[in-house]
Amino acid sequence: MSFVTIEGLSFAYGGSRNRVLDGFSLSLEQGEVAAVLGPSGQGKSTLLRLIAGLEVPAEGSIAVGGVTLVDERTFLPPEKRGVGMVFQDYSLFPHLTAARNITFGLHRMSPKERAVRLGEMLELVRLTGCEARYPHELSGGQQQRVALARALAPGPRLLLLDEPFSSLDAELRASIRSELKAILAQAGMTCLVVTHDRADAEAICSRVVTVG
Ligand SMILES: Nc1ncnc2c1ncn2[C@@H]1O[C@H](COP(=O)(O)OP(=O)(O)OP(=O)(O)O)[C@@H](O)[C@H]1O
Repeated sequence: MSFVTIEGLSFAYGGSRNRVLDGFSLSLEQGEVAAVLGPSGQGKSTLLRLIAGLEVPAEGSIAVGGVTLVDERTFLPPEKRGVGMVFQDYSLFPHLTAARNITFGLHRMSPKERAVRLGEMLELVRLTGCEARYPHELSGGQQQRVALARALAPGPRLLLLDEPFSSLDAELRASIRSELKAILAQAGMTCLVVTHDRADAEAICSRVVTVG
């Protein structure tokens, strides 16, 4: 069995008869980084929201690492899924420093464990020394890496990235693609990356799947 198994996933928004996803299936091996490619409005973000537990599918199932997240009998809430997500706009807390943003979800750790984890994450995303800065004091690429560190800090089993380059200018994109690829490989993360840009998909992912 694959590490991530999505089978027959269907979904329509609030009472609409038009299905955004209709019988979508996908398998991922552990450590695999795959892109979900497709034009605007085809349901890429919706797929991530279903995996994260922010929407409930009409049909189908999702399992990660042998644990069923959702099927006809089960619905694990988002915080119990072990799924990290980085949104298009990064959704950093503007009033918190980089360090506080990164450690935000680590309330179950002791202060000492939290400090160790923060150090590891800063090193992984190469932001050591920037921990006291607020989001507006960081470049777009640095903000993205803070968002990545925040999603990775609790040790998710699966990471979801929604349009990771949409807020970056073209020049930054090229260097950040390879940086992101290296960070994901170093963390050994299984990752699903939503994008509408085939070049982005091919630069960081070993596999491309399409929706729609
Ligand atoms: N909260 C919502 N309520 C109703 N319809 C929605 C909602 N969110 C998205 N949709 C619709 O569902 C469809 C799929 O949207 P989704 O955001 O998943 O597409 P996408 O492929 O990620 O698009 P994009 O590349 O533009 O982000 C679209 O037709 C969209 O208008």
